[in-house]
Amino acid sequence: MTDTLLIVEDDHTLRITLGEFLTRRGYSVELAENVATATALAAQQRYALILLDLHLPDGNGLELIGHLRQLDENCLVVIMTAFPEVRTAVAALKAGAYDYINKPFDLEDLLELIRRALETGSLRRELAWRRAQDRGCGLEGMVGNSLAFRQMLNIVQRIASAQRVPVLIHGESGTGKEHVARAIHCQSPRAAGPWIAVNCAALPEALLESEMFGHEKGAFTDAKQAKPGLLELADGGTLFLDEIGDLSLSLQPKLLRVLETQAFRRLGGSREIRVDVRFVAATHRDLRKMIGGGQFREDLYYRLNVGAIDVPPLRERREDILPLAQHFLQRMIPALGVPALRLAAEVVRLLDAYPWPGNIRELRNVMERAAILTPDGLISTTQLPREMLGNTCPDTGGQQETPLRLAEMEQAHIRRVLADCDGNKTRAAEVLGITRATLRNKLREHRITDGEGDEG
Ligand SMILES: Nc1ncnc2c1ncn2[C@@H]1O[C@H](COP(=O)(O)OP(=O)(O)OP(=O)(O)O)[C@@H](O)[C@H]1O
Repeated sequence: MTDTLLIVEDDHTLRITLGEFLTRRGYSVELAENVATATALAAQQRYALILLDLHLPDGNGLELIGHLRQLDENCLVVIMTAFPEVRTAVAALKAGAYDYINKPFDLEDLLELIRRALETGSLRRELAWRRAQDRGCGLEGMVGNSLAFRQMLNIVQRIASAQRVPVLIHGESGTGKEHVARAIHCQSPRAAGPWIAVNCAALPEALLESEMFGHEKGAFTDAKQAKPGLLELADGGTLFLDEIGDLSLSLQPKLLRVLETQAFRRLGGSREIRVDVRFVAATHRDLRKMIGGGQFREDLYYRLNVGAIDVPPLRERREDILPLAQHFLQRMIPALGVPALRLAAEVVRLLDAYPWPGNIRELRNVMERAAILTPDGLISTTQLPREMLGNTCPDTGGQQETPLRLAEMEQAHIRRVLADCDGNKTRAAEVLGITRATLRNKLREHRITDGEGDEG
C-alpha cells in the first residue's frame, strides 16, 4: 500500500513543488495550506507522515502537532523551519514531532528524512503490537530490584489477595501505575475474570457516564440500542479507573454508590444491576489537596484509599535505571533483527545522572529511539536526546543537577549537530551558525574527531 503524506505549507510554490516531487517518488500526497484544512483532513484519514510548516496564516504549527497526535498518537510529523528558528524546532520535537529540516533544504535530503521516518514509524507500530503481546500477567514483566521497588511489590502482593478491597495507586506520570494495577488483577483470585480499563480524563463527562453505567434503548437521542456499561463487563474481574482525579464532581457520588453497594442502574433504566467488581484507581494528582479545594469528594477518597499504593518515581530508585534500560533494549532486538544492543560507558553514566522527569515511560522511549538510531548496535551519546546531554553534570553521579560547564555544553551540542548532519561539516557549520573554519577550530579544541563526532 502506498504511504499517504500530508504537506501543510502556506507558501503556494513550495507546497506544489514538494507535492509534485514526492508524487514522482511514488508517494500519495495531499496538500493543506493552513491549520483548518490540515485539521479537517487529518480527522478524516490517517497519514503515514505529515510535513508541517510552523508559521501558518491561521495558527501555529506547534499547537497543531498536539492536535494531530491526539487524532493518531503514532502519527509522524516532520517540521520544516527557517534556519534561525532552531529553538522553535526543539520545542516542536518536545511537542512530539519526529524531526525537523531547515529551510531551504535539498529535496533529496528531505526524501532521505522521510524514508527514515517511515521506517521508524513501521518499527513503532510493530513495537506497540509487541508491547501489547508481552504485557503479560503477574509480576514477570516488572523490572526492578531497588528497596523502594521491592517494598512496593510486597504491598501489591498483600493487597492483591484481598480481592474485594478497592485500591488507590498514586505516583507521578509514567512511573508504572497501570502496570501495578494489572499486576494486582493478575495476582488476585480474579485473574481469570475480565480486566477492564477506563481513562477518566480521556472522555467527556456524559460519554464517560454512559460508558461506565451503560444505557437502555432510548435513554438519549443516540441510544438506538441498549448497551451494557463497563461495570457490567467487568463483573467477576477488575475495573481500572485511570486518572481518577479527573472524574467530574457530578460522577463522583455515582461511583461512590457503586463502590458501596456493588449495584447501579443503566442510564434510562429502572432495573438495579448487581455486580462483583474490584475497583483499582490511579492518579498522579494530590487528591488530598483536591479535597481541600473542593474538587474531590472526601468520602470517595477514603472509600478508594483502603488499599493505598505509592509508586516511587524513578529518581528515587536509581538502581533500577540500568536494569530497566537493558530490559527495554532486549525487547527491541527481535524487532530490529540485530544480534545485540549495548550501551557505551558514557551513556550508562548519563542515564544514571539524568533526573527522569517522565519516569519509566521516558526511559523506555529514550531506549527505543536510541536502539532504532544506532548504526552498529552500540548506543552512544549521539543517540540520546538533547535534554539528556544538556541537563546533567558528568561528575555529580546524578544526585545534584549541577548544570554543565559552557565548554561541555558546547562540545555536546557540536557532537549532536554533527551526528544529525551525518558528519557533514558544511551542513553542521550552517546549522550552528558559524563558518566551516570556526567549526574546524572547535573540533580541534574539543578533540572531536572527523568521523561521527566522537572523541578520538
Ligand atoms: N517495573 C517495570 N518494569 C518494566 N516496565 C515497566 C515497569 N513499570 C512501568 N513499565 C513500563 O513503563 C511504561 C509506563 O508505565 P505505565 O503506563 O504503567 O505508567 P503510568 O504511571 O500508568 O503512566 P500515566 O500516569 O501517564 O498513565 C509502560 O510501557 C510500562 O510497561
